[in-house]
Order: sequence, then C-alpha cells, then structure tokens
Amino acid sequence: MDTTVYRPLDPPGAGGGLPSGGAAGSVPVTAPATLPTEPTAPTSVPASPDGRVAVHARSLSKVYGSGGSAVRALDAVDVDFGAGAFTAIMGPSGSGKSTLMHLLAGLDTASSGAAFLGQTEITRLGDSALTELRRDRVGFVFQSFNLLPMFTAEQNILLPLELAGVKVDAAARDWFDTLVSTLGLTARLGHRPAELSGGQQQRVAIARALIARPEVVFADEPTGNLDSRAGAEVLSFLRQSVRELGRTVIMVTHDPAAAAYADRVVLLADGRIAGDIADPTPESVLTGLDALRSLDATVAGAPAAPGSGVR
Ligand SMILES: Nc1ncnc2c1ncn2[C@@H]1O[C@H](COP(=O)(O)OP(=O)(O)OP(=O)(O)O)[C@@H](O)[C@H]1O
Repeated sequence: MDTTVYRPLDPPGAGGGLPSGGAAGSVPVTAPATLPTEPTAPTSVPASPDGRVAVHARSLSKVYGSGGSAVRALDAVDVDFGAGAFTAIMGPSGSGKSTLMHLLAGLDTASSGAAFLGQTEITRLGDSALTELRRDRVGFVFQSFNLLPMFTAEQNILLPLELAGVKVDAAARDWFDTLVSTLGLTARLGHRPAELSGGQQQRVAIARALIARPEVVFADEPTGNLDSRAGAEVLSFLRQSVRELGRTVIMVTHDPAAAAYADRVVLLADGRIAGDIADPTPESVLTGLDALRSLDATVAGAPAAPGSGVR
C-alpha cells in the first residue's frame, strides 16, 4: 500500500491545493488551526503503531533575522513523532530540518507556536529548565560523535549519569551491559575514542545517548562521517534500540538509504511539512523527494533541474 502523502507547497498567500498535474497519488493534508495540548495527528500517517506520541509541534515557526533579511526557516509546522518509533526527517537543503530538530530538542527558541516533549511545552521553558530537560529527558547523537577524548568508552557512556548525579546501581549497570552488548562494545570499553574506529565511536555515542533512558534520542546526520558499512551498522543499532529496547529516535538525514531504516519519514520543504512516508524504502523516499522537487518547480513556475535542491 502506498501510504505516502504529499502536502502541496503553497505559494505565499495562496489558499492551498495541489497544482493540477501534481504528484501522482497526492493526498492533500489539512492541518489543525488551533494549538491543542493533546496531539491530534496532523498528517494521515500514524506517528506510531499504537498511537503514542513522544514529541509534537503545533504551528511551530522560526524566523531568523528581521526586516528584509528575515528568513522563515519553519512555517507553522504541525507534526507528531511517535513514541517507540524511529522517524527520519528529510528534505532539500535549507528546508528547515536542523531548525525543526533544534526546536524540538530545546536547543533553540521558537518565534511562535508550540513544541511539546510528552506533556511538557518546551517552547515555554526558560534556560535552566531547558538545560535540565536536555540533560534528563533527551539524548543526542551528532555527526561528529562529540566524545571526550581523555575518557575511555565506558567513561564516555556513563557520563550523562554522572552529570545528572545518578548513582550507577545494579539496574543502571544491567542497562549499561545491555547497551554495550547490543552495540558490540564489550571488548572496547577501556579504549579512548582515538583508539576506536569511526563506527565504534558513533556506537559509543549512541550508548551514551541511551544510558539515561531518555524519552527521545535526536540523531543529526549520525552516519555523515562514516563509510557505508559502518553507517549501516549504526543505523541497524538505532533501529534495534527502537524495536528491541523500546526507545524513541528522531533522525535528520540526507540519505534515502539511511531514512529507509526508519519506521516513517517526515518530509520538509520550504519550512513546512510536505509529506509523510510510512514503512519507507530507499525507492519510496527517493520518489517522495522527487515529488517535492517537481511540486517546488511547479510552484516556482520553472522546470525541475535533475538533482537540484535535494541532498
Ligand atoms: N542562524 C541562522 N541565521 C539565519 N538563517 C538561518 C540560520 N540557521 C538557518 N538559517 C536558514 O534557515 C533555513 C533552514 O535552515 P536549516 O539549517 O534548518 O535547513 P536544513 O534543512 O537543515 O539544511 P541542510 O540540509 O543544508 O543542513 C535556511 O534558509 C537557512 O539558511
């Protein structure tokens, strides 16, 4: 079943609606106009199989700069991210992927609208509450690993517990053992990052992101610095952490093959939700990105240049 939906890219000021001759199988999606505190499934692809939502945004907007040089990086985004699901965010360069992730993770402030982690409205929190939220409820995996070079793999993995002042009791030690064996790190725990391959370093970073059992792990291009084999391993572990360990992962990626590891792909274009793909394959993701490109070209009144705009 083709569960891909493409939202039309409305020209500024237009009332909406897919341009005639738009992407085959397109289904217009309507977004709620209000700001409910409970998620109400703004798109037709369920955020998770059981309907649980970990993170959601309503009318979330971000404008950088002001006046003539203002850039609307996110434009009234409504989206849900499922709990216990692996969701990828994709879209052309400059479409707002990083901005969306930063707002959802409490790393940046919104211009308007609301973002929620569980029932907590992140967009209302002050600096110290945001710092606490990032420490206690969110895990991060970045392209550049961000491990502390003087610490061993084990020390790096346990660092979030130490920073949070959490005692490594028997339950924490069990979870640590589960993570390091799942991630194939048992024999590497005494090594420093410089003594590990890129893939091993990223697996340490994933274990570190999961050790405090955060409600959600945000992964920003986690395979960007890895060769395809190490990248495939890392993506398999991210998927495993969702399927077998019940975690929630939201990943920004440019790579359709990486996105195909996810349960669902959310497509962004021009700062708006532009599509939603359930059970993605590399082919369905590429088709989605191609559809965005042709919609974009239709809106701009110009033919699509092959390969343009999509990384
Ligand atoms: N700090 C900033 N100041 C001004 N404009 C910004 C800033 N950060 C992002 N932008 C602009 O906001 C828009 C969205 O950027 P963002 O980085 O979220 O896109 P992206 O989809 O993650 O892009 P890429 O795939 O290239 O990383 C772009 O037009 C970008 O130039």
